[in-house]
Amino acid sequence: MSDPTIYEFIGGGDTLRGLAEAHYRRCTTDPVLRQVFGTEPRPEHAVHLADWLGEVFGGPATYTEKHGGHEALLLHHAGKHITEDQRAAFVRAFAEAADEVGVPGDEHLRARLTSYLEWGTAIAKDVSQATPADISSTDPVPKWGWDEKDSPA
Ligand code: HEM
Repeated sequence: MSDPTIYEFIGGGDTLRGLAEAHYRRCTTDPVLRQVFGTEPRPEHAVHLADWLGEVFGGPATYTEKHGGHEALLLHHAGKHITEDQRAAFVRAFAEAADEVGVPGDEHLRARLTSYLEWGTAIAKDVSQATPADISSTDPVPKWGWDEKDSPA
């Protein structure tokens, strides 16, 4: 049998949904994150975040099929002017959420989650300085595997 994907190892879509909900709760309550997320939760946020993460980590291509793929994700961040403090708080909130919902503590798994979060949030911060009109992408949703070589450049 081949090795499980990160998606399978973490516990599949149910775990990712719980993780996204625990993370998003912090986004609308943490004093730094709510500056950018506001305090009125939008329940679909966690659903879409879980679909994105599932696709990135080797699960079904739901974000591409239902939510507009890579370009749509970039556009969600356009014009948000994310600061370094907010970016770092987002990464921290993700690690806290992972502990809260019981994501396995396996070191390799946690290192791969952190490296994805650092990489992805740097891109989100970068595109957030641009306006929607400046953003276009035909790139597929990135894939994040177990090894450094399984990460986009
Ligand atoms: C790995 C990095 C990230 C991923 C995968 C991600 C994912 C997403 C997704 C899937 C959405 C769309 C939600 C929807 O359709 O309802 C979204 C929207 C948004 N993201 Fe991100 N995001 C990332 C980084 C960040 C960072 C660092 C910030 C700010 C600190 C941020 C702030 C926002 C805001 C303000 C929205 C729009 C409001 C909302 O949907 O509630 N994101 N993000």
